[in-house]
Amino acid sequence: KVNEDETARLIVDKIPAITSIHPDVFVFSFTPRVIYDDQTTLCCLAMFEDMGMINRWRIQKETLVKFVLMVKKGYRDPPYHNWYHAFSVSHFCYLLYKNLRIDQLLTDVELFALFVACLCHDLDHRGTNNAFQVSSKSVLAALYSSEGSVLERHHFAQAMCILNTEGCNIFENLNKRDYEQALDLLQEIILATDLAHHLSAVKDLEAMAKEGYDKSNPRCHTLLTCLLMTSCDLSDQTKGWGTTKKIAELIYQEFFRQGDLEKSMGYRPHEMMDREKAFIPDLQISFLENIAMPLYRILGDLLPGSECVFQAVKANRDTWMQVRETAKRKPITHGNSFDFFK
Ligand SMILES: Cc1nc2ccc(C(=O)N[C@]34C[C@H]5C[C@H](C[C@H](C5)C3)C4)cc2n2c(-c3ccccc3Cl)nnc12
Ligand SMILES: [Mg+2]
Ligand SMILES: [Zn+2]
Repeated sequence: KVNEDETARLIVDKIPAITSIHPDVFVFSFTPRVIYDDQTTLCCLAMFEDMGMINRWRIQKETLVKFVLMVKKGYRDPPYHNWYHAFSVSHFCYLLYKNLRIDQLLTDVELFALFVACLCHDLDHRGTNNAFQVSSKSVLAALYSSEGSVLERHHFAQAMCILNTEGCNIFENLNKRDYEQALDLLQEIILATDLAHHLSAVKDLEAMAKEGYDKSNPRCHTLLTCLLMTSCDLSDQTKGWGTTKKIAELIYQEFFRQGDLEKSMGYRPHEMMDREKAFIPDLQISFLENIAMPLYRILGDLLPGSECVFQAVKANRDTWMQVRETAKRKPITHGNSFDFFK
């Protein structure tokens, strides 16, 4: 049950100006993880308000409060894939709106669906990846493995459960056409958070970046919303080194717990999940060079003014290279990959 008096207070109190939560809340270098947990719900309300979504979609205040609280409660507490991840992903979407005016490239429904997808995209994540669902024969694999993107289908199903909960449907005042489009977009955008799906779209994304965005082409809209969603999902990498380092600690805590589980089940884990084999600087340099940097380079090509985001990711890759040289000279004792985080 969601805490009654927190709900009551959020419903009664006026939504504050977002700068009252933090004066730097709309600069790219701002790290949303500095906002206290009990302020994150209020900040979500302020972001919906500041983007004009409450009026545009005639969302009842009480409905919005209940929706955000249900979403927050819908996250478990693994090291990385928890509410704070969803909140920070959603904040980056807000930054894209405030700084890069993506409302001029996307329709209102696409923008609304994108922000709601950011909040919901990892609902009920267990801290294990798609491959583990299949190898462990999880309930989610039984439900979704024939279609692929097992976790992402579950995250979308959870979002639908919340929207179908009494008093939580923030789409209730949309007309029939917008309502159906919002749900279709929500599914498409959440499924796009499967990195394997993103990797299969990179060629098309690069072609679009080369030819230029054509606002009259529905394919461009689909590619851009998926690109923006993945940009939000990886946005911890666009902040300073302190965030990159902290996030790596959390992600590999999650990965190594999965690797330990796989070993106990008699499987040999992927190197990046094996605490005895993983060399985190190498793995992170590879992730940044092969996945993150190409992604933010395309974003920079498509959205003028976002080059600074790519530069921040590149700077973090460069720092990992320095860390790698230092760590290579000092052998990691008792195979503990976290030594160099000290
Ligand atoms: C910092 C950082 N490092 C990360 C290192 C590795 C991977 C990762 O899944 N790699 C791949 C590598 C190939 C091709 C596909 C499918 C599998 C095989 C596994 C992807 C993700 C990483 N990641 C994420 C992230 C984003 C979306 C979903 C889950 C996560 Cl964890 N967010 N931040 C990070
Ligand atoms: Mg995910
Ligand atoms: Zn995510």
